[in-house]
Amino acid sequence: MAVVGAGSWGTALAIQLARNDNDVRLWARDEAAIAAMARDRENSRYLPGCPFPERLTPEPDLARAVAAADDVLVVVPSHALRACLRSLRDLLAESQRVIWATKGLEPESALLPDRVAAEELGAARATAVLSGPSFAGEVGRGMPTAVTIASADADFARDMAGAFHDGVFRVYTASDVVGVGVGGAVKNVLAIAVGISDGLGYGANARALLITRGLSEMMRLGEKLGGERGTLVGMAGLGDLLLTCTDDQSRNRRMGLALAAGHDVASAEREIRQVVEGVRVAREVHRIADHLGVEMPIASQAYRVLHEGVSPPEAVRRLTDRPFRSEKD
Ligand SMILES: NC(=O)C1=CN([C@@H]2O[C@H](COP(=O)(O)OP(=O)(O)OC[C@H]3O[C@@H](n4cnc5c(N)ncnc54)[C@H](OP(=O)(O)O)[C@@H]3O)[C@@H](O)[C@H]2O)C=CC1
Ligand SMILES: O=C(CO)COP(=O)(O)O
Repeated sequence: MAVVGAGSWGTALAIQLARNDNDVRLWARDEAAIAAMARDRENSRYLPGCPFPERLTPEPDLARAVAAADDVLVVVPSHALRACLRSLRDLLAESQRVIWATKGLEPESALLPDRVAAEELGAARATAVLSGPSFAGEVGRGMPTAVTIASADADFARDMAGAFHDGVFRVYTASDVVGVGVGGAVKNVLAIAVGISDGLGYGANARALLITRGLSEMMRLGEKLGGERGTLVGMAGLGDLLLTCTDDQSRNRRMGLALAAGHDVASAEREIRQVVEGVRVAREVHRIADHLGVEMPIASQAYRVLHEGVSPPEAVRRLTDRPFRSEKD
């Protein structure tokens, strides 16, 4: 397996694959970082304290990494996905399949990763997505975790599940690539909203409100785009929403906490030093919800705080100040 992208999540997944007796080449664009990983046998920048298993080889040359692999796992932020797939296109043999663990929407187009992959790799290439409630640090340390791998190609989903699955890292297979993609994208934005509310000290009742009504927003958008309800209340939807909204390991939640404390987006990103997908994705969720006429008030208020300068307390006031309605709507 080749793992393309050696941030925290790419590194954790590479470790899991190698632990599970797969030969893994881990590539990053930063050659000095790859050299340091080869020397230290850990990724001290993105995933410190998680030693590399023997079968994991840091690889500075993308073509060599791909040539040595059966299949390719892409783990870069959503804004880099298209460029990354494009650079892979000419390196891939016909038989090689591509799975990604990216959670987001493409900037400007608001496309889900599967649409970007179809455009860059062609509709005939077998592809899959890995998603679900899974902090990299916990996976890196070998703590119990479950994810979903979805693909229109059932054999590919099963093969990937077999490569990852062991007694601690469980994999559920699925075919609903759209539902899994929407869950992974929207939960980032909702975690920022919950971080804001918690940071303002609004308490447990407000948190439960935001998560539950946030799930309704995720489901409305997911179903509109063709995803299935069952997926959205499964690991890659509700599961990841709960994880990301409630634990401070989440960079998106921490962004919300920082905004509530009066920091601006740029300074909070500098402090976090890793990708905070929800910042860009909020703009795309807002754009697509608006375009499709899907009501997503919580995600919209997160967008307004992030990109339109609305203050966190004012955003919460706008949410709570809405008229009563049927819970089914
Ligand atoms: N961390 C986690 O717990 C989880 C993350 N994810 C998802 O995985 C994806 C990757 O996030 P994560 O690993 O956490 O991010 P990190 O911030 O930990 O690392 C980002 C990585 O992406 C690389 N990168 C950034 N831009 C590009 C580019 N243009 N081309 C190639 N590589 C690039 C960075 O390289 P450089 O250092 O050179 O900038 C770095 O290696 C995101 O979509 C995230 O939502 C999903 C589940 C869990
Ligand atoms: O996707 C994740 C866990 O499933 C990681 O969440 P954050 O990107 O908010 O850290």
